[in-house]
Amino acid sequence: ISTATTLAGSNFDNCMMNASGVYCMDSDELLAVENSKAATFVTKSGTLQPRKGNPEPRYFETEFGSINSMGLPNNGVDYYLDFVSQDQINHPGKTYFLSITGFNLAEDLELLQKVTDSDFAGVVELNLSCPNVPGKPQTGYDFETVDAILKAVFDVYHKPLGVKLPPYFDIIHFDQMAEILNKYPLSYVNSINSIGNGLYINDDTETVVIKPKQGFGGIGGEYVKPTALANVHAFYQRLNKDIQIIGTGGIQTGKDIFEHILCGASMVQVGTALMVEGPVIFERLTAELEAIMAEKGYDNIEDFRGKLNYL
Ligand SMILES: CC(C)(C)CCc1c(C(=O)O)[nH]c(=O)[nH]c1=O
Repeated sequence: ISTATTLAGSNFDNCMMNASGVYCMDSDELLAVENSKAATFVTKSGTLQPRKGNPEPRYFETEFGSINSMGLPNNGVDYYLDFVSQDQINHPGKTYFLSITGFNLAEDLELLQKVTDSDFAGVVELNLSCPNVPGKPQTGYDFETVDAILKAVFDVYHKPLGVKLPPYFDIIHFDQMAEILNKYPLSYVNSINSIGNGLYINDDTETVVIKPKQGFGGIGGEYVKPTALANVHAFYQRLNKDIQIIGTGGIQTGKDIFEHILCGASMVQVGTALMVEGPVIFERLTAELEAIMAEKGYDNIEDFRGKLNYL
């Protein structure tokens, strides 16, 4: 039995990695994922300059998941480019993911120029949940801007690149986004980012649990799995087959990974559960997924990927 996968033209020993933002802020965290059973890692979204992010508390674990309004704290894209370029030397032939986000199109292009000028040989993940001009929704919900960004990006960048998408909740939005995405030579789309602007309350103190944005923050964990599976499958149904899918959202067990793959995912990313359990989680997830595959008689993930049945 193998949980190996191929994504963005690279082969991976298995189909699991961290989600950007979790266990990927600095070299210690990235090495912890590297030395775990995860197939690879993605960095925290790097910006042109390092950022401190929002005041704490900015992350809170709830019974069924998490809420966060981190505010994009990161060491800056140069830090991650330096780290991965060195890591590539220590692990020849291994493919890593570098997440980036600009605050406008010019910044996105400047970030990509830095990647082009570096020794980075992996896959770029462009975070489209990034903020947009004030007064407009996040980029992923501004379809014309997504189109303009992808056109400009693929005019200048010609190596493997995928986009991290926020969740969509309307079938017409799946249709409209897929129509845009299908125009570009994307390696993959990664669905979903956290469900934006949720609210979690401490009833004893009658208070929110995170400081930024009056307690509003992105929701992750068990809460988001049905939305994550729907976004993975909706894009699997609509995207041309050379745009692969990374499934992110609500993964806690091998069963959750099995469901993401059944919906069409070629790789999965673990966020909240990795935050809770640490990188050792990848050993448990591997064993659980392999047990399910053995029980069902599947040798590899292609035996069941995307093969969700309808009634
Ligand atoms: C939400 C943004 C700060 C605009 C982007 C970074 C980000 C954050 C964050 O750094 O607050 N949290 C998430 O759950 N997803 C994200 O993509």
